[in-house]
Order: sequence, then structure tokens, then C-alpha cells
Amino acid sequence: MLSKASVRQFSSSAASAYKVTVLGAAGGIGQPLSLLMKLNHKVTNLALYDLRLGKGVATDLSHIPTNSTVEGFGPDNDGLAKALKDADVVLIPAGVPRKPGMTRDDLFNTNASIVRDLAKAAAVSAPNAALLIISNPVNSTVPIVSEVLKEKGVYNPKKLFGVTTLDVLRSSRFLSEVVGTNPTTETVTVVGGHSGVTIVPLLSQTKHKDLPKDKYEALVHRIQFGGDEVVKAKDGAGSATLSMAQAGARMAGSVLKGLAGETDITEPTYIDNPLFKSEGVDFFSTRVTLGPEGVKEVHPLGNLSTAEQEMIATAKETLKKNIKKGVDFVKANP
Ligand SMILES: NC(=O)C1=CN([C@@H]2O[C@H](COP(=O)(O)OP(=O)(O)OC[C@H]3O[C@@H](n4cnc5c(N)ncnc54)[C@H](O)[C@@H]3O)[C@@H](O)[C@H]2O)C=CC1
Ligand SMILES: O=C([O-])CC(=O)C(=O)O
Repeated sequence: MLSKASVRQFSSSAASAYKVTVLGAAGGIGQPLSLLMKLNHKVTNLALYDLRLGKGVATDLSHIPTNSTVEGFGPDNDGLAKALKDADVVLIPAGVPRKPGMTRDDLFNTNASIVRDLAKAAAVSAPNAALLIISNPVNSTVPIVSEVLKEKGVYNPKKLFGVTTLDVLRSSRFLSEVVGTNPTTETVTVVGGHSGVTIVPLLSQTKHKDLPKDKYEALVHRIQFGGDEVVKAKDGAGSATLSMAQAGARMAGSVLKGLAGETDITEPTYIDNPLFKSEGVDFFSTRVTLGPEGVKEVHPLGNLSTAEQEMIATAKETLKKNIKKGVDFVKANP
């Protein structure tokens, strides 16, 4: 059998044979995300793990005639380790979603230990993989994964990503609704984190920087609290799943393009970021260029309006607390 390296060498689409693993693959996000990864031609091996139904979802997707094999795993027979073994990219949407009235931080008590344990398994079975964390609260779960990987001696800050892409999608969509344009032509950089006031859309860097104050403030609020709209509309049955699957697939697609050596692939994402480390903010989302080793370049924020500078100052204060909570959790519960 050809090794992955030889498949890459011989394939006409060189450097496009990748194993992608989804942890939490049978959930509201996991199922459509796994479908979208099945449709990504760079993926040759898709491994789906969940506490329940992992094998069922995998069998279902395996009938789609794209160039990946699909394997499903549950917790029996060392399923988690097998799902992770030699993965290039690991997507983690495992954990509980919000109900109306909850903040993302209210999910911490349940999701922190789920993410910690999955990170421990990834550290052992997929130490070189790019890890894309979707489970909330992202502002804290990404520092949790980082601490676990540090403890295991396999931390590579270039390959750990908090998925904030849904904020980017919402920004394009909501902005286009305000200004009456085609959303596919609107690109907005969103920085900070992934909850409420930590979500900072840099609208001054778009061509719509002169929105009237009331429209601007309403738009920023809608982007920051877009998740609440879905939680409310689903009325107790969860949060965004389909738009999140699209967002996760876009981010994973970009990471895969970077790994494959495609150039000029950029996404805003929540990473171990040098930008505000001197102020004690170790993780921050900025626009990042992706490459064969993961993060290739972290871009500066660029010119900011006064309103954006104020939002970033607020975001940093909340992020410091969210990050500390994640780090302290792993220290107290290794
Ligand atoms: N980053 C973002 O922008 C977004 C993040 N989310 C978050 O994604 C997470 C998942 O949301 P949904 O898919 O709607 O929830 P869900 O409840 O529909 O699915 C979660 C899945 O995780 C599985 N799971 C739980 N513990 C596990 C473990 N230890 N190992 C493997 N699988 C496990 C469950 O069996 C379930 O299938 C939530 O924390 C939610 O807040 C949701 C939307 C956007
Ligand atoms: O709002 C939630 O809890 C889920 C989420 O992160 C989002 O939709 O942005």
C-alpha cells in the first residue's frame, strides 16, 4: 500500500491527500460539517468519532462517491485513538450547546473537561495535527487545549486554531443586508474572540466605513450577538449548527489549502497570538496567513476607527479573564 507521502507525490493533485478527523461528528454541527468535509477533494480519509452514532454517520456518508474513505468510531475498542491516528486536521465540535438565557461561558463547566480529554487524546495520537476548536466557550477552550498540549510536550502554537469563522460569515451577510449588496462580495475582518463584546468586526476597513451611527451600532450589535438570534429561534433545541458547519468547513478548507502549499490563504482565527501578549492577552483572533506548517504570518490589526479601538480595549479585558479561566482549569484539573 502506498504511504501518504507517496500518494502525495504520485497524485496529479499533489499534496492533496489528507486525513481529517471530526470529534463530536454525530452532533448538530458534526453531521453537516462531516458532510462538507466529505465533499472536500483534499480529504482522502475522513474519520468520525462520537460517543454515539459515529459509525452510523460514517456509513451514511461513505456512500457519497468522492475520493475519501470514511471510518466511524465510538468509545469502544480504542475508537478515539484510532480516529485520531495520523490525522492532519482535527475538528472538535464536541460538547453541549446553549439554551436561551445562557451565555457561552455558562457552557464552561460541561465542555471544559470534554475538550481537555479530547486534547489529551490528540496529543498522543495526532501530535502533529492542526487542531480546530469549535466547542464553546472558544475563548477558554482554546487555552485549555494549549495547556494540555504544553503538559504533554507537543504544543505547536502554529497548529492550534479557535474557529471564529461564523462571525466572519455573519458579518458579510448582515453588512450586505444593511447596505443592499451581494453578500459574497463583502469581506469583513473580525478580531478579538468569540463571544459578545469580544467579537470586534473591523467595518472601517470595508468600503462601507461611513454608515450612519445608528445603523453602524445596530450592525455591530447584531454581529456580536448573532448567536443569540439562533439560540432564541431554536427555542431550547440548541444553537447554530448549519451555518457553523459551513463556517467550520471553510476554516478547515483554508487550513488544508495552507498545508498543501497554496498561497495567499488568509482567515481571521483565534490563536496563540503575539499581538497583545505584553498586555497579558495570550490568545487573540486576527487575520492569519496559513501555510504548510499552519500559521505562516499573523497580520497586524491595521488602521482602526476610534469605536474599534474602544471595542478592542473592552474585548481584551474580557479575554484575559476567559483565557485565565481555561488555563486555571487545566492546572487544577490536569
Ligand atoms: N465556534 C463557534 O462559532 C460555534 C460553536 N458552537 C459550539 O459547538 C458545540 C457543539 O454544538 P452542537 O453540535 O450544536 O451540539 P450537539 O449537542 O448537537 O452535538 C454535540 C456532539 O458532541 C458529542 N460529544 C459530547 N461529548 C463528547 C465526547 N467526550 N467525545 C466525543 N463526542 C462528544 C455528543 O454526543 C454530540 O453528538 C457547542 O459547544 C456549541 O456551543 C456552536 C456554534 C458555533
Ligand atoms: O451562540 C452560540 O452559543 C453558538 C455560537 O457560538 C454561535 O452561534 O456563534
